[in-house]
Amino acid sequence: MISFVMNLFIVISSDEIEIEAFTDTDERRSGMALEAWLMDESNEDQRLPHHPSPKELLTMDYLAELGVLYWKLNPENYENDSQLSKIRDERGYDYMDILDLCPEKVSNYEEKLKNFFTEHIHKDEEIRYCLAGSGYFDVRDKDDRWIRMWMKPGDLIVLPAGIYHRFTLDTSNYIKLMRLFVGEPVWTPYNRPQEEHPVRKEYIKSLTHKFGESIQAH
Ligand SMILES: CSCCC(=O)C(=O)O
Ligand SMILES: [Fe+2]
Ligand code: NI
Repeated sequence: MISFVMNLFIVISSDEIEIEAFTDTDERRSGMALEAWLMDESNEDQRLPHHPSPKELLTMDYLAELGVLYWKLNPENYENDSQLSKIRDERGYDYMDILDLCPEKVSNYEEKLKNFFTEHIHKDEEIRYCLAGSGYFDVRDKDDRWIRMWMKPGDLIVLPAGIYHRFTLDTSNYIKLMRLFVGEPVWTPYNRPQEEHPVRKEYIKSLTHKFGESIQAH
């Protein structure tokens, strides 16, 4: 049964308090949402969660405002999944490969992990679908704070071109990711700072215009 009971949810960050309303049927309560939070500022191991205290999760709307897209799919069924096919068709993701991130299967494993955790942008979307294991994708929000997204099996995210981001394994030390792309893949990272990069400028413009307008129109 669908319930429309409203709850108040308080998101506390370092310099402001935002109060958001959500319903009992909110996706995060049924385990259908991605867990995401504002990272604390500590210099501890990157593979630790870096939850601020108290632990508060961000909404999918918060991520959507940054241009981050999210789907929850069935990872058991990725070879024959009509939902995945539909997303790929609609968004033109004709390229696909699978990255099994373990030292035995990846050349220059340590170096790759180090590069993944170096803040960067791309000229294109970064599309990742977690099939097994888990890990953290961090993106910068509008106030340049790190948002940590915990990817688990079934989580598919699209990071828009031009968003600053990085990736790290968590303490499980293993993730299997599907990588999708439109056409021939280009994985080139452009490390921060990239304020003059046209793709970065375009992204910033989309934040103030496209996403901003849709928020105002809501
Ligand atoms: C392991 S995929 C995530 C790392 C990344 O940002 C990239 O590949 O560009
Ligand atoms: Fe990247
Ligand atoms: Ni609404």
